[in-house]
Amino acid sequence: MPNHGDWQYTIYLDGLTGRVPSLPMSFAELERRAEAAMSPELWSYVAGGAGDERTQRANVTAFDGWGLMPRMLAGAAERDLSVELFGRRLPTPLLLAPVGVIGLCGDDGHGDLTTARAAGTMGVPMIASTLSQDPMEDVAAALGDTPGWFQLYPPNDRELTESLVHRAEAAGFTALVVTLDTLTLGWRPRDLALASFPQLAGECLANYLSDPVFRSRLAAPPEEDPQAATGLWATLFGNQRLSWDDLAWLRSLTSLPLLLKGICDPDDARRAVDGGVDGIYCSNHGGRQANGGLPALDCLPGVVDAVGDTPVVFDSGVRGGPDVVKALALGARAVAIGRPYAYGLAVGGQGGIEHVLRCLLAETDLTLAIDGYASVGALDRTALRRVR
Ligand SMILES: Cc1cc2nc3c(=O)[nH]c(=O)nc-3n(C[C@H](O)[C@H](O)[C@H](O)COP(=O)(O)O)c2cc1C
Ligand SMILES: O=C(O)C(=O)c1ccccc1
Repeated sequence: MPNHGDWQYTIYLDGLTGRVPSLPMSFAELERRAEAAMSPELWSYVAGGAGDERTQRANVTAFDGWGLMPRMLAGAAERDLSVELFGRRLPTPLLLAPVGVIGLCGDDGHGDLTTARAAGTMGVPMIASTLSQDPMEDVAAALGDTPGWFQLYPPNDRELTESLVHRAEAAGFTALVVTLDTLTLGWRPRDLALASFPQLAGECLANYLSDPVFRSRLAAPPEEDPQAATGLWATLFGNQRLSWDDLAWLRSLTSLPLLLKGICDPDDARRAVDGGVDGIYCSNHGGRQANGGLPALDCLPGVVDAVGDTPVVFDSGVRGGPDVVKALALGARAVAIGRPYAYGLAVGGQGGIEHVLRCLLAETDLTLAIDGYASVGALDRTALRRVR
C-alpha cells in the first residue's frame, strides 16, 4: 500500500527541483494528449457522448454550482482519506468506473490488465466492465490485494447472466454492479459519423467468448466463426425488457454486495433499497446515454436523502480534487472516474493511470487541508454553498 499522505510531496518535490513532469498536470492537457495518442475512432468513442453532449458538459459544469467553504484553524494538519464500504476500509474514496473499451486504450490491447495493475499499485478499487479485452478472471488476478468489483450488463439470457455472475464471484470480485442505464445504446453522433462501434467489430467481448453458456449458444466456436459470435453478442446484449420485477432474481444470484448503476431518481433509489440492494451507484453514464441535460451531480443529494444509510457511489464529470470533495460533501460514500483514467492509460500506460490517480488524490488531500476538513467523514453539506 502506498503512503497516501505523500502524493503531493512527490509531485511538489519534482516541481521544486526542476524536474518537468512528462505527464500532463491539467485535465485539458491530458485530454489533448489522449486525443493525439488515440485513433479518431477510439477517441470519438471514449470522449464522445449522447446527442449534442450537453448532458456530458453539464456533468462537469454542475460542480461550478457549488462552492466549498474554507474553515480556518480547523486541525486538518493530517487528513484521513479512507472510507468504509461493505465492511472494508479503503485507503481512498476513489474508484475506477467500468470502462468497456479500456482494453483498447493502451498500446498493447490489454488495457484491462494494465488498469488492474495500476489499481493494485494505488490501492484504488477497479470496477471491471462486462466488456473487456481479457477475461474477468485475468483482470481479477492482476489486481493483487486491491479489491475489484464486477460490472454486469445483464444479457437477454438468464442462464448466461447467471454464468457471468458466478464467474465473477469465483474470480474473487468483491461486489457486483448492475448497470441499468445502457439496456440499449444511446444516440452517439460522433460514432455514427465514423460508422464505428468497437464491440460490433468484435472487440472487448472476451467475457462472452470465454463463457461456457455463451459458447453453447453458438453453432461453431468463436475462434472458427468470429462473426457469428459477434452477431450473437449483438442479439444478447440489449435487455430493454428488464424491469423491477427482475430485481429479486438478480438479488438471488449472489451473496456479494449488489449495487445498481445509473440511478438518478430518489424513487428509483428507494425501490432498489426495498428490493434488497446494498448500494446505489448514482451516475448518468458520463452523459453517454440520455441527453436530457440533467447533470448527475444535481441528482446526488436526492438519491442520498432517499436511501438512509445505504452507501451511494457517484460518478459523471469528476475532473479534479475539489469535485471529489464536493461529491463526498453531498453524501457520496465514494467517487468514481471514467474518462480521466482512460486518457491516462492512452497517454502513459500504467504509469499514466497512476499519475492521474496521484494528481487527483493529491488535489483532494490538499483541498481538505486548505479548507480545514481533517477527514472524509468531516464533510457534509455544511461545507458547501450554492454559487449563483
Ligand atoms: C468509453 C467508455 C466506456 C464505458 N463503458 C462502460 C461499461 O462498460 N459499463 C458501465 O457501467 N459504464 C461504462 N461507462 C460509464 C462509466 O462507468 C462512468 O459512468 C462514466 O465514464 C463517468 O463519467 P466520466 O467519464 O465523466 O468520469 C463507460 C464510459 C466510457 C467513457
Ligand atoms: O459505451 C458505453 O458507454 C457502454 O457502456 C457500452 C458498452 C457496450 C455496449 C454499448 C455501450
